[in-house]
Amino acid sequence: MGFQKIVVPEGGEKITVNADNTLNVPNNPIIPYIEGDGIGVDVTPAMMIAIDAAVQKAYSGERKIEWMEVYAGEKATQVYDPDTWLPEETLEAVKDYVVSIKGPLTTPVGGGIRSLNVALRQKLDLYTCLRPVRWFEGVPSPVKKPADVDMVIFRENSEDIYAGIEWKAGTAEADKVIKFLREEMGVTNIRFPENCGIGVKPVSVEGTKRLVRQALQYAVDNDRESVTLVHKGNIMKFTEGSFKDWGYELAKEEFGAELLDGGPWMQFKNPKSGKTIVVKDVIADAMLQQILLRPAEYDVIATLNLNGDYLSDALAAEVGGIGIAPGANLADAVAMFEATHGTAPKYAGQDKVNPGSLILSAEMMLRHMGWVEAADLVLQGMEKAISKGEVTYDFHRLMDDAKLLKCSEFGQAVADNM
Ligand SMILES: NC(=O)C1=CN([C@@H]2O[C@H](COP(=O)(O)OP(=O)(O)OC[C@H]3O[C@@H](n4cnc5c(N)ncnc54)[C@H](OP(=O)(O)O)[C@@H]3O)[C@@H](O)[C@H]2O)C=CC1
Ligand SMILES: O=C(O)CCC(=O)C(=O)O
Ligand SMILES: [Mg+2]
Repeated sequence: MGFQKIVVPEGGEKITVNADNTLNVPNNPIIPYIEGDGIGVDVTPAMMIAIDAAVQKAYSGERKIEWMEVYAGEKATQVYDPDTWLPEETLEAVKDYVVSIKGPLTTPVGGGIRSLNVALRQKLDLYTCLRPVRWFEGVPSPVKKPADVDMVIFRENSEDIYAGIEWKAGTAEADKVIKFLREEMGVTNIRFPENCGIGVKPVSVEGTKRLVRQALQYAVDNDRESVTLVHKGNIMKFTEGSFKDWGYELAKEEFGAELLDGGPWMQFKNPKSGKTIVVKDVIADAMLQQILLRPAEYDVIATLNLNGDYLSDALAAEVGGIGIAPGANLADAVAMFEATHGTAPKYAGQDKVNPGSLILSAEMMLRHMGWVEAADLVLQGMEKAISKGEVTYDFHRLMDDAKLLKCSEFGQAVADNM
């Protein structure tokens, strides 16, 4: 494939996909990466230090990642032209090379471009946002028993109010939608119809079931105890409420789940381990309390886009903050790994922030590629560096007697502690 600006590394090879969506990973895979805006310039190189060291150590030079820079966000406007935020060839490369990783991208509030992060997920139909949240020994936490926090969030990534279907107050479009709702749909409860922004929240049976299927399958494959459907279905009955109903329906249809004590909770036997998996649901606001007071009772979580966004940062705070919260955006074949945090503009370019989030996202990427030995080394390096008190500012400010490291130094400390 000929690219305009992307330089394909010589000597690397493409990851390919089999009919059953398993991967063929060569020893020298080309991995596209988006550096990211803001602190992207800090965390992305630090991530590469740690990951290259883990791969080198695990496979003694037999395997190596060939990093290929692709562009999005502010850097794309410099490399291409001032109006190009998400070049078509970036989307092509991410699709074609199957597995990629990205730093954070800026989204202006209120106006300007819509989220490039959300656009990438939608354009590539990366419908699952997978965010595991667990505690590492030694990490400072505001809760008494952070080791009880061990949850895996499956956040629906393609629907909900994140679809971006909304119109600004006072525009002809907003007025047209409001007129339609009032005159043709019998809507009487738009409180101030004259000057009102309006948004649409699409939630479908297909979108829900493909997400819940992934969550239940993950629970089976990883021998987890429960899957909790998190929703605000008491208020938004036909979107969030239906998400819950369709989730239970899928558990019954595809996993053989049956009502537990008369329902609505369900349960089924894990066909791999024989253990029981409980499928339950919790209303979203109550869930934000539950994760603080009774975290041990929750395991795999399946939820809608906005709930998942809120839950990700709240849960991350319990185990050290978004500085070490990793994630992945997954389609059936294409996977794009990505930190939970944003561009933290006040720290951009200072070599200060915690690269742990992107390093752990890359750890998930290595595991996804089947390079488990290297992934295990990354975890080991991270755990040891933190337990020795070698940490960046975010942990340092909460720890006694820790050694303050720069972002790049933490990447190196992970490498040195493998
Ligand atoms: N997926 C993505 O690319 C995402 C992009 N964004 C975008 O990022 C921009 C900034 O968003 P904002 O709401 O400020 O959220 P950010 O996640 O960028 O930052 C919020 C705070 O979190 C802490 N933090 C974030 N990253 C790190 C890190 N690596 N190490 C240590 N601490 C960290 C800092 O806390 P403290 O001040 O306490 O030190 C920071 O001020 C916006 O444009 C937003 O749209 C937001 C989320 C995800
Ligand atoms: O796209 C953005 O700017 C924010 C996205 C976000 O907060 C997230 O994915 O967690
Ligand atoms: Mg978020």
